[in-house]
Amino acid sequence: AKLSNTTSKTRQLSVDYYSKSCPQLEQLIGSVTSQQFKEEPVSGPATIRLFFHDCFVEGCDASILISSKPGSKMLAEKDAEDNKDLRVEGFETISKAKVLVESKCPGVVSCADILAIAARDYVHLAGGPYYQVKKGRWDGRISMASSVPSNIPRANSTVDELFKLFNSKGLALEDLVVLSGAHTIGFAHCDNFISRLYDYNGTKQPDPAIDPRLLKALRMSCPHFGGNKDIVAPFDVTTPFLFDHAYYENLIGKLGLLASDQALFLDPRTKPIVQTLAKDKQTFFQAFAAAMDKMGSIGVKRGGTHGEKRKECSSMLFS
Ligand code: HEM
Ligand SMILES: [Ca+2]
Ligand SMILES: [Ca+2]
Repeated sequence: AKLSNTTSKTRQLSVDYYSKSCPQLEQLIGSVTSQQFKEEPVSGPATIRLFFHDCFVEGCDASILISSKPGSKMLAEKDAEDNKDLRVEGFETISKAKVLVESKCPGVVSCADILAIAARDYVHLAGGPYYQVKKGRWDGRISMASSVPSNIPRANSTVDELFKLFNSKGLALEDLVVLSGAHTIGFAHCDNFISRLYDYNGTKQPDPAIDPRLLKALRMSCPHFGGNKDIVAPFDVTTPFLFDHAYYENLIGKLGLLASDQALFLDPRTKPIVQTLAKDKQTFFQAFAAAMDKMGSIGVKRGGTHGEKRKECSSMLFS
């Protein structure tokens, strides 16, 4: 019942939702994202990941942007362990865009819609597809760190686990493979893949599914013990700043960074999808745009019963 409910609400999102109330919305957000992209290119991967982590917990409702109340024991989503590596540049992008949007269209536009539009902008700015974003999401009134672990995938999740999670959000196996293609840009900290380098599944051996040259390079950046916790490695060793389909070619060549990336080529159910996407950039771009639209519709709230339009994205209206 819950899923069909979500689907019917999905249909109510529309591309022209703000065409009367804030016709210049996309240009306003675009001026912020293009400026940020010039000054801090990591704002791109940061914001795309932020959108994913928002949609998977309580739906696409900007619950990820809420700050924990000082002194309160109840932490908000952003302070959950699984969200500690979300870069500030993503949060900064949304708060800057919100300030500009509020100055021109006060009280009309949700933070959840701004996040969806900004993520699209960065996909495009990094060389990926441009697609229309449907709007009409309201901001949520619930943000609890305790809801995060069961809803966010891990670097060592199996394809089975990933599929179950994505499926519970109304996403198919193909969406899992296509959306993972976002790892064509951005970086990961050593602790997310270090066990693959030295002690894969308790074997005291590296993961056999890593190319030996990549293994050597990653071991240099990430020593077994006592390494710098801030070191990151690119997801896509060939084009880490370009949004292209090289991610899939890399998986075929054993150049995946996380176990969860490489698993998509090892599992017989997802391998053919990887092969198809590796062949042709346009196929990937079309599929990615469609999958982002689907992800952007997860658990969408409409109207003031469950939602609000925040004045500031980091705090609820009445709390
Ligand atoms: C399929 C399961 C997924 C897993 C297990 C996963 C896991 C991770 C991990 C562990 C990181 C590195 C965080 C860090 O060390 O700082 C990361 C980064 C990233 N993820 Fe994913 N992710 C998944 C799916 C997705 C999806 C669906 C998207 C978006 C559509 C996405 C977008 C990104 C981006 C852009 C980064 C780079 C962030 C940056 O450089 O700041 N991921 N992911
Ligand atoms: Ca959310
Ligand atoms: Ca790339």
